Amino acid sequence: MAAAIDGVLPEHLQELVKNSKVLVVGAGGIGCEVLKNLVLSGFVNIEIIDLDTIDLSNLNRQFLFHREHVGKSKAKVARESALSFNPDAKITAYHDSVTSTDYGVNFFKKFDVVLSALDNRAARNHVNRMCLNADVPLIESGTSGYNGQVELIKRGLTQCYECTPKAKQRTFPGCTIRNTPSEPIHCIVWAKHLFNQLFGESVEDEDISPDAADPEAQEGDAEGTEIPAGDGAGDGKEKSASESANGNVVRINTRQWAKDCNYDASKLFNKFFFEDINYLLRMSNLWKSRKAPVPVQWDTLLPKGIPDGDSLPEFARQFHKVWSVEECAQIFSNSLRQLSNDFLKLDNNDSLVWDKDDQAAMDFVAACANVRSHIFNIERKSRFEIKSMAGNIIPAIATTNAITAGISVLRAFSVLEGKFDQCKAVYARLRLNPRNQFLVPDKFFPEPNPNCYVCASDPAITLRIDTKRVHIKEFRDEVLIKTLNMVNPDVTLESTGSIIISSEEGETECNEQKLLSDMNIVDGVILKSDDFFQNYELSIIISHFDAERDDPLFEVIADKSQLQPKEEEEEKPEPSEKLVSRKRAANGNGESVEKCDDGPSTSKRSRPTEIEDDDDDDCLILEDPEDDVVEATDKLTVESPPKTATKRKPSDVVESDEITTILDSSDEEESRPTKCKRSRLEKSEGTGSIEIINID
Ligand SMILES: Nc1ncnc2c1ncn2[C@@H]1O[C@H](COP(=O)(O)OP(=O)(O)OP(=O)(O)O)[C@@H](O)[C@H]1O
Ligand SMILES: [Zn+2]
Repeated sequence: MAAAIDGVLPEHLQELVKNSKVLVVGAGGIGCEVLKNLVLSGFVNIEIIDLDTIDLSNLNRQFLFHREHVGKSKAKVARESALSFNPDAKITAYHDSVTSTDYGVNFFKKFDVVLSALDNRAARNHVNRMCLNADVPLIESGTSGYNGQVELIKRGLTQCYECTPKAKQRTFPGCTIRNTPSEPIHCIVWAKHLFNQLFGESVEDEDISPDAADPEAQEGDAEGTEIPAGDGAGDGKEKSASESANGNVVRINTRQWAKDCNYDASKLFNKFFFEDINYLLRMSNLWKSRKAPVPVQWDTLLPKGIPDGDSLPEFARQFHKVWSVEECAQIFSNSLRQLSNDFLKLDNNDSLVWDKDDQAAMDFVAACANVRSHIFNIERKSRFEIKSMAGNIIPAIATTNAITAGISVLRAFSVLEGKFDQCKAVYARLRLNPRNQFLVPDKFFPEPNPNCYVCASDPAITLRIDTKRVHIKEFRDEVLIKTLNMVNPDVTLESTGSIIISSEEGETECNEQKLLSDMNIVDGVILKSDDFFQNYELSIIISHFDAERDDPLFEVIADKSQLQPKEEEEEKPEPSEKLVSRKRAANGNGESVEKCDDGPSTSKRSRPTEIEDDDDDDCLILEDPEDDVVEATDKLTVESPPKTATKRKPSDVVESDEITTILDSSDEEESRPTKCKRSRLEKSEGTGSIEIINID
């Protein structure tokens, strides 16, 4: 406990540290380092929360964990390991999600400072709200590869985490994924969707079947090739016609069909890689200006079948090798067997969750993505490369985590001393600036956003929404919970006070399937939404629009002046205040995926695919204003943040305190300015060559 030794910290700080109570949220890469630093600095009252268990791939950088801890609670093991540095510390560990209602505002009020070390936006948003409500200073941190950042969030003094809009996730149109992939990532997304369709939580938007409603396939088809919507791929029109003749089309979903086939690798393989591709070929328009796909058939590929035996072939563990298509077919068969066994052991409504660290799940996606790439004449990738793309991995660098955690704890010292002016955001950079600095603090605290829908005094948003197509349930789940990050919202009509959504079970279920317009939620109506748990109230001003095919069904707009007539909207650049939009089905009626009796359907309307954002380190470092801001390292979840985003200038103030001094950049470094703003990390130079150092 170095810092408890007199003279290491000033006496008054030593006392403050000893008597304070701190919460660490997240016991991953940064969280472990933060906990270790806190204990070694003399903090004795610490609580730590993490919902996860230790994975083998964490061990290369989460040094409180060792091989024997794999599978155990991160928070609990972190506690045990940290106690070995100071057995007298009082560390309470929670193996739980910080968003659980057990950790309300009163829980947060216990702490003098909260240090968050999370990896996703939803949890960060939630902790932000709890700390604002409890009026506890929050030290928010994040890393991505060689970039890191730490910032203080304090009610009334700084911006909150939600003051600035976050970059949108990178989306791919549904037809690109289902019909016309042109990059490895399109095939990887498709393969992940296939996994979900067979074994995971089934999402309608993620249907992998060819999309007969693709406008490009329909328009101006001189040959007049008819693509029967809803036809089973590969079984052709005959089958469909005979079914139509007796008017008794039996439709089943892909999952059921695969189960009925007993997960026969050859049948599934032929379905996805031969019959469906042949079906796509019949959409001749698609192939007028692109190279047509070449279907592959199981028997042609593996005339001798799969070698007997359960053991994996040697190449299956060669993660850097680019497997041949034949090898992919073998891996497909092996992983399919493993996954179907696991799936069939589950209870009826349970499903598997895709995880990049699950061998069979990763093998399945790598094999399927590569076979599809081969079919579409796209470069195949090694399992290792596919894992990094599919898992949205940004290379995690232990030293960046350590530096970031170090700064977090230095900031905690300043907070305890009440020296908030010394807590401006700090950015760790990949390259030294001209003054040989790679830790660059902000010059000032950016003003809280007066339109912030979280920390403004009377938060309000305008919600542009198709009230004739969005149901109350979708409004609650997609808008209030997923987009606005509420946990358990209540909603009333402002004018009448009538309850639309109640957080009490059983009170408003009868409304769920109604359209907003059925409940008189139409243009101009104001809704009052309230999350008791987050102590958060929000006015929602409804602005109705008729969504066209492939339009997002809703859009949250922080500033009403952003609403423009349709024609103008097309001209103007993406406004920064458009916070989030989720694309939804054109028909939006929530119908389940329908299939023909001996093969899944081939016809789905085109929908965009949003790459999951499950591990999003929300950091952004903007480079020169002239530079295009590009997406996070090799992470696939974000688009360029809007150019209109506020940029901050680097500070030229050298902070005075000995302990917390982080030498600053200066304005003289015009050649390499560091204009910073929270949100996402840019693509760093050189990161393309970074090895992902996760242990497989
Ligand atoms: N809602 C939440 N409540 C509590 N802990 C959370 C919550 N969301 C995320 N976390 C934790 O935050 C930590 C973030 O750490 P980190 O970014 O190093 O992720 P990781 O899962 O350990 O690593 P990787 O994603 O690279 O495999 C994780 O341990 C994760 O379990
Ligand atoms: Zn705010």
